[in-house]
Amino acid sequence: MVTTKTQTQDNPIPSVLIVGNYCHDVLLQGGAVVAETLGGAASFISNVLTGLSVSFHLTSKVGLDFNYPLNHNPIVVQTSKTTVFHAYFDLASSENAHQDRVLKRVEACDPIYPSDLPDRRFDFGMAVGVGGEILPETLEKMVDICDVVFVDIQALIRAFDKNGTVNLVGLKESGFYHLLPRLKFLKASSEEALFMDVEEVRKWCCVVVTHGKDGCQVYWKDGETQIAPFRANQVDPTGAGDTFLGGLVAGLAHGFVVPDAALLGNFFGSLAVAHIGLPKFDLRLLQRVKDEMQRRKLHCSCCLERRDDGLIFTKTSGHDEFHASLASTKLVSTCSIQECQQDLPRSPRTVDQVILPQYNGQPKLLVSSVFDEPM
Ligand SMILES: Nc1ncnc2c1ncn2[C@@H]1O[C@H](COP(=O)(O)OP(=O)(O)O)[C@@H](O)[C@H]1O
Ligand SMILES: O=P([O-])([O-])O[C@@H]1[C@@H](O)[C@H](O)[C@@H](O)[C@H](O)[C@@H]1O
Repeated sequence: MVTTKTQTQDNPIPSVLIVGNYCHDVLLQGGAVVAETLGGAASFISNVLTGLSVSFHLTSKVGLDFNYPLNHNPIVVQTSKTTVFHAYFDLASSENAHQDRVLKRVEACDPIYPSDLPDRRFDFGMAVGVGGEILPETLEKMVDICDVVFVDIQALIRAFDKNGTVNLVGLKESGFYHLLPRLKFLKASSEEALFMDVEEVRKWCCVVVTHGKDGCQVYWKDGETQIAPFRANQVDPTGAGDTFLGGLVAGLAHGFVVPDAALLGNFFGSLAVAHIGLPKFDLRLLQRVKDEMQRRKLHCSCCLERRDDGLIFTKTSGHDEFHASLASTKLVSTCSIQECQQDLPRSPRTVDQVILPQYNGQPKLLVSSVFDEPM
């Protein structure tokens, strides 16, 4: 268990604060809109935490035009529109083979200010902005009120040109660099990792680099480890990194060592890419995952010596078996595309016959029902 200052016997699951705006995502291909979905890292992450019974507080802003009913109500800003991203799946340049889409922010909701954050402490804080809404002073307040802070680098290094096209700036130039020693985890995709010096950053906080279908790599001060992927039938890469982070944090909240939590991240990332937009997880699948997590916890509870901060970075015995057991839970997943479209927008477009490129550049035809492939 990652034991933190505010954790008690009665409340063994850490309290989690998620900070980042919800958004409306519009997926385009060949000049046509192929889907409109709820987006924003906050939505993908809260989807996983809810699925794995980790409760959280969410600070997120939207405008009056926000299109989706949600359990965790965002702050509605009367004078601002909801953040909107257009994702162009056929504009990614051939020189930039690791880029699977070109993103444009076409509306930007208000930033999240320190005063928007709750006046209480949390065990875990997640800074997961998508449209530049997290300010350095907001992250500073997060590290003040949260014991362990996780950051998605996309919240820090995105810059938007006059058309709203997302460009990335070096982490050193981002205005957030001075806060790195106060973070515990920084997550980046392989494309984003090019904008930081992993060797330098890992001296301060754990760096997790995701590699699409190839899983992820975890770097800490004095070691690194590769975490194996799960196979998936990719139809839309949107939200894979966010859903990965949700799985990683849910795993740590449940007391897993870092490699097992990252495995859960890979598992949920592989579920996300098999759906367009926000996946609605099959309840039987979730139950089986929870059962496997319980079994893994029992296996690990007797054999671990934790660091002072409760984190263990090296793989423990049974890690590969945990991978195999998670992979086998996918055998029960039979949800259809229709079931997987949660909270459809008021005027949904058809999602049939959409082709969105895979991370490795191999296009995949979207069929009307999706079955994840077991390993
Ligand atoms: N095609 C895929 N097959 C299996 N797992 C995938 C695939 N694409 C992504 N994932 C999972 O999701 C994680 C995040 O995906 P990645 O593409 O690296 O991030 P991002 O969405 O931020 O670009 C990966 O580390 C992996 O675990
Ligand atoms: O695909 P991913 O990198 O994990 O995360 C995505 C963001 O990059 C994007 O800005 C947002 O519109 C999507 O809803 C999603 O949050």
